Amino acid sequence: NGDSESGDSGGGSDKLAELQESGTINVGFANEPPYAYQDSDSGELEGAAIDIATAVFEEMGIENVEGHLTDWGELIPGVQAGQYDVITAGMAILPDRCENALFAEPEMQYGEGLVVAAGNPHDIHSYADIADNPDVTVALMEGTTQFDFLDQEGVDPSQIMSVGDIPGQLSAVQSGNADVTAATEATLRAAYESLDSEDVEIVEDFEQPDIEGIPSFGAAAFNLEDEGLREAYNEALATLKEDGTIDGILDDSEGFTADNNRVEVDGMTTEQLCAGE
Ligand SMILES: CC1=N[C@H](C(=O)O)[C@@H](O)CN1
Repeated sequence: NGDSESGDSGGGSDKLAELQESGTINVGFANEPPYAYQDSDSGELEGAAIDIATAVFEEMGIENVEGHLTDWGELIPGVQAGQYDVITAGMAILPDRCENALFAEPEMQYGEGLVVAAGNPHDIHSYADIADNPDVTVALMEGTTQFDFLDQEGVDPSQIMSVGDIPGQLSAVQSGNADVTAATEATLRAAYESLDSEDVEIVEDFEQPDIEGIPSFGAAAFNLEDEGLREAYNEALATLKEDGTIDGILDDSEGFTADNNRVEVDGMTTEQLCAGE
């Protein structure tokens, strides 16, 4: 609808002024290393999406980042309801999400992965292998891109078990309630390492599916009314892309490699991604 596009830039600017005045930005995230999480020992907000947002807001004159932990599936409803100002979770820009949140420009790109029981008893190496075996159950985190990806690959909805968070995905496989779990590769590597269990393994020869939405492009996402705030964020983000700050953050972040997480490589824009191009 045209209203939020054209009519609210004034409101967005007021919001920016308010935030600069208060010096605090409230960010919504789901616990998902290495994108955004709260360190269990220090209580600090960590992760590439948090670090990028922190640098961008600092560039905008907002120094204090306050985290609001929520389930992944509640992130967009939460920003719509005004529970926080922005989602900083490395959320993929998708056409249907663009109708419910205002995405800034891409900050990172990422691909997919799978975790199975040790020894890979069902011989699963791709999404297609899940579709080909109706006895296989796959655990997914509520609200994630993986529902759409598996659907595109022909996985039957009856094979899918929905869980609320990443630890739930791995424990579903560990306990045998699910045969496999799908998430971003970086997510699964981090979760696998922290689980430190011999019951499960990463599918090392997983092939990235050649379907719409892969690779994913992750970005900060604002309330639909905060157009001015998003524009200010994009401007500051562009400055930090140009001066190498964003590259430096991704280089320093565990789980992101120079090869596969450079948005400049593809030059995709949010406008294109929201239009499904
Ligand atoms: C960083 C991340 N991206 C995907 C998504 O955007 O739905 C999901 O895999 C959840 N986590």
